Amino acid sequence: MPGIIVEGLSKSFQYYKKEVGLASSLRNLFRREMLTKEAVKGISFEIPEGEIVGFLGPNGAGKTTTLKMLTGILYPTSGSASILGHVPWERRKAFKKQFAIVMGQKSQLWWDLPANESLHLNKHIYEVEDGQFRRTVDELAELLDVKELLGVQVRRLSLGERMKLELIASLLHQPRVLFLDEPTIGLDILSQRRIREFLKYYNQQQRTTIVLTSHYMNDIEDLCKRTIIVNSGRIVYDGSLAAVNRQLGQKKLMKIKLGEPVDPRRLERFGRVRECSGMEAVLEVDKSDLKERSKEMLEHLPVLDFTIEEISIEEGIALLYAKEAAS
Ligand SMILES: Nc1ncnc2c1ncn2[C@@H]1O[C@H](COP(=O)(O)OP(=O)(O)OP(=O)(O)O)[C@@H](O)[C@H]1O
Repeated sequence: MPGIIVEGLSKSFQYYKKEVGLASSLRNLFRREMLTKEAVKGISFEIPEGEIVGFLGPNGAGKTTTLKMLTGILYPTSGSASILGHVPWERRKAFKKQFAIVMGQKSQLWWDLPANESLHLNKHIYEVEDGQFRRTVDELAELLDVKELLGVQVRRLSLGERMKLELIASLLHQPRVLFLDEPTIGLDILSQRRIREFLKYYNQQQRTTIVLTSHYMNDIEDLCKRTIIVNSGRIVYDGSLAAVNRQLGQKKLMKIKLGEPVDPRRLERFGRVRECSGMEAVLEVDKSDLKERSKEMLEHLPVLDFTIEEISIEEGIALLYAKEAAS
């Protein structure tokens, strides 16, 4: 049975145009221009219970707006959504007990109090009975290795420690659907890995449906078999990450520093020339040709230095999007 059903969901924001300068501000007092931003444009998908789905997309693609609609924080402009049979924006108590949202950029813990206090507050809000509260806190604090930190004022915790406690606070009532908006943002690699391991374990144990947005490809690769990619408010891809990886992995970027200016035409035989400005150039090279091309380039060009880089997620997504649009 699908845990989440979304059909034709859209959200437009209306706001007034703000102009710079005193004269424009005064003019705005009398005549304000209304603008509309279509953040989400009729997206549809279904997620079966227990699945972990990655929600990927460049900045401003509409990920957070979608999550906000699915958790009832925002009303949609049109379309429908059902989370375990509930309409999120009706904000019924029964729905609130079924889901949780964790935002990496926003804290639900009281800053000046120890996390323990916030956990007790959530216990009351979600009407969690004493036994379940104790068992859940003990188990999760042990798993996340934060037992000693429950009594520490939240403002004194590191970002990674705080995120672990945020997760405990959001899982106290054992939600069946968990929305995570950039849960690992700003964390070091080790902390990111700990959070991912925890989420994987928790999903296997509890069969909680998880929708995760992240800019870190590792998060998505490690946790999600299925990825929904949004771009400019539309779904441009829904499927396994393997295809995205193939798209990203086939090519590499070669960034070259030259000892003297070179005609871009001389670079073309080594790969597709993306940029060439005086003494620097960026070439797109097939992964399979990389070794050969590097060797030839060092032999035939006045290369001072070069680096080989992966194509960024954003770009991979854009490439994929261009392919989808063309097919
Ligand atoms: N309250 C608002 N009023 C006007 N425009 C908004 C509002 N909230 C979001 N937007 C716009 O809607 C678009 C989608 O924003 P959203 O936050 O959903 O993107 P996102 O995919 O989560 O991006 P990011 O990865 O940067 O967090 C953006 O262009 C944003 O500026």
